[in-house]
Amino acid sequence: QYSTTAFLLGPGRQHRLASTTTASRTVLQPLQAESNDPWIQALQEAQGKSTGGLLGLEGLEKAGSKLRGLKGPAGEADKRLEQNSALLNWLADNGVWVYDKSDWGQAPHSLAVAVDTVDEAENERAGRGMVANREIKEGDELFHIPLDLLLTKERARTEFGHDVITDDMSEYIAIALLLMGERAKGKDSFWAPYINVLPTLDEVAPTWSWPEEELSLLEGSPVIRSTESMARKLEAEYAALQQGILTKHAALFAADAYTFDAFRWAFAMLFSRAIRLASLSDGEAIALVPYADLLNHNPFANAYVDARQTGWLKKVDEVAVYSDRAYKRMEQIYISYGPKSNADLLLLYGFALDRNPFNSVDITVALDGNDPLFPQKKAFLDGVGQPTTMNFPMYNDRYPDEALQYLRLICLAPEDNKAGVELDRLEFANKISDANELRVLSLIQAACEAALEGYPTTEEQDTAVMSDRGMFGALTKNQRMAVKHRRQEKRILKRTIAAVTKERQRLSMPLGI
Ligand SMILES: C[S@@+](CC[C@H](N)C(=O)[O-])C[C@H]1O[C@@H](n2cnc3c(N)ncnc32)[C@H](O)[C@@H]1O
Repeated sequence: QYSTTAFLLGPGRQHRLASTTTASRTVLQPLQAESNDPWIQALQEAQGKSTGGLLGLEGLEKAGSKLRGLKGPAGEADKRLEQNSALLNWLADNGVWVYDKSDWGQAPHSLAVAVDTVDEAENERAGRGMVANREIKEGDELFHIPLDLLLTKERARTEFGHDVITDDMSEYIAIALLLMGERAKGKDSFWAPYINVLPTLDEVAPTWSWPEEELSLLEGSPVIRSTESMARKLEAEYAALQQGILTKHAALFAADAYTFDAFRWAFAMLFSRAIRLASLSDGEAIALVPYADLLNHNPFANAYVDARQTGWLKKVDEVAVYSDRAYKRMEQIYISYGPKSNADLLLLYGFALDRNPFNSVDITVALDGNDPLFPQKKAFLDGVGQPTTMNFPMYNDRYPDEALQYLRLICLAPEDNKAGVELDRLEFANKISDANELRVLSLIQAACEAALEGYPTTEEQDTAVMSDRGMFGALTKNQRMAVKHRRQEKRILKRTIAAVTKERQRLSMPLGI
């Protein structure tokens, strides 16, 4: 099947030829019932009427338990399977190796698209996801995607022209315009099979889309502030578009395709699935990467999505994903969306995790206007380009060094600097004096206590809601996320208070004891 030329063109090119020369619409194989493994049997039941032997996996549960039957009306499950099928056929037609068989220089594709997954550790549904359909070794290439499948600012420019997609337009706005336009084209869009698997705004449910009643469950959390600011920013950006290019180029932008609702949906897609490709040969770019964006997040995963260059005679960029560890068949494959706090996850992706090593709560600290050293401190802060009020994240097991440095300055008293040394000659990276350090610790404690008082419920009350499985299960997903999130924030604040209390005691002890 392969000409020598194809072979000489190198692996990237070869793969593309492979998929176009061998593409047939139904080559994706179902998992074989080679055993009485209940997972495999349930999987086959779940495949239902799926066309082309594509996989429709219902969520992953604890090892050994069966796959759950597809939820919801049967029609809905079939529809999602058909959408998966159409997506995979589209990928195959466009040069992505999604075949469950090997070929010259090409290992069989090792993934299946699950129509609905469950985050096992959190017991929450996570929408579509990717599952290993064979054993995967650490470092295996999971798939690679040609750049011409991506939605980027560059593609928006091809669609709308340089006059509309100007150099100074943000990549997010450009891709949002492209996405809204392609969605409005329906089945005539090149990306239709991709757009059909994208969730709705309510399915993603970033906090900026929550109704007021649900948002009120987050009272006390700093995420309310970022949510409100995001909602305002989206409104302002849309208003600016309306007054600008949507009106100026009304012939290009049909009013019913570029509504505020469509804009909010497009931004929910961008925030929750766009990827910053850092290693493109022309510099970095933001992109929606079909297929790669079906991978769910696990903060403990080390895999990520990026571009790479292939080809021998001519270098070609493509997006590739490798496994970060070995996976057993039927395990869900995760990537990391980055070291994100629950507040960020809620704001951008619509979920919060109980087990999140990157979780943090921002506390606010400010220079006191009545501080006798206010003028010097303010001048110093101005000089280093820092404001007189700052937010710092408190983590489960640490607070950042920057917070300590800032607070050592804020808490500096005249007696800490009897020699009257210029502030810019003081070394804030190190303890200035025990007394200063004690004031710093007290300030952190006070800020955490004030933050805790801002929540209308206690951690114990939140735990009681979560432990009552009936009550917790009866809440909406957003409500459950809100309770989970505020409880974790309170836990961090309490742990921080405990840690600074211990440190204060240590510092107050006379030497030698
Ligand atoms: C890049 S997409 C991943 C594919 C997505 N599940 C889908 O159905 O298209 C990101 C979205 O997936 C969901 N998601 C990803 N990881 C999750 C997790 N660990 N728990 C809950 N939801 C998750 C969230 O809705 C998030 O906004």
